[in-house]
Amino acid sequence: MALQQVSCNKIFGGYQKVFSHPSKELACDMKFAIYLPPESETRKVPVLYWLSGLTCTEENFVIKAGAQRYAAEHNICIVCPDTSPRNVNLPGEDDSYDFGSGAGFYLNATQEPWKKHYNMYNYVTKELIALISENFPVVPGKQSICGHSMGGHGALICALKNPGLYSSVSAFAPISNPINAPWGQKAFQGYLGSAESGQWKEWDATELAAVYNGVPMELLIDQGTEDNFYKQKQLLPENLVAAAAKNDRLKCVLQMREGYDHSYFYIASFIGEHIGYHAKFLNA
Ligand SMILES: N[C@@H](CCC(=O)N[C@@H](CSC=O)C(=O)NCC(=O)O)C(=O)O
Repeated sequence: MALQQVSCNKIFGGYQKVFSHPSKELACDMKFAIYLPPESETRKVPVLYWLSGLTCTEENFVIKAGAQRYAAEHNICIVCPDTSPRNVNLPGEDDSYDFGSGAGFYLNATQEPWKKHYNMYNYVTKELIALISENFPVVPGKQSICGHSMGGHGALICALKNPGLYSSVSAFAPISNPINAPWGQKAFQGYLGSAESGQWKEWDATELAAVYNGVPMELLIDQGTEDNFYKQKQLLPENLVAAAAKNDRLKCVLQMREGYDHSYFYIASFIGEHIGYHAKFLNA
């Protein structure tokens, strides 16, 4: 697989790099960012996958979250993919911020014309993991996942649909129950067809938590109280907490953060805690 380095910057003793590559799952070229901590020069390190939210590329997290300091401290590699296929010439792909480009929702589309390219779930859980372990000094199979908003939901469904694949999972302000929220309903209608198709529940974290039957798992959810999208009921974390409470294989911890909004100022305030949390599992 042809990996092309787009950029490389030294930061906190490690390297923040961006690569592009042709993706089989998405049938287009994709970019991802990767932070390689100092110790990755001499040994293999574990990986934290970060999934960003609506409108993001691989760049937002890298330049705004301030994660590299903590990744260097804990010697964890962080991989951040773009949030959708790009430039695939589908009608309407760039028309709105919450569907199409920048809004892949980390699922596998089943509807025309999206299904040829919009397979972010397969990309994140299969192709990217294989690509990273084949090309970088990482411990195969030692990975966790985290994300924000649409990407927080992506992290949750990747973990809930693949028991044991990730050592830990956490989410900042995730869209926790998309089938009951306007963002999710619009995206699922477009990518999966009508609610009556019966496919929506397979891609909804709250529905997946209700039927989860894998190894015991903790879901760490973070939420700002002054997040407008939370107030507008786009996020609905309480629904996920309620579903997980009825499933004795899941423990869902919801951390409310007084006064914080939905932005990267909020993420930057708590990313150190989340990386520390994942490091306990990844470096165990
Ligand atoms: N454009 C919209 C909302 C866009 C927005 O807030 N995007 C968030 C993620 S929201 C859920 O997935 C984001 O991360 N933006 C990028 C950033 O760098 O802040 C609007 O303006 O209302």
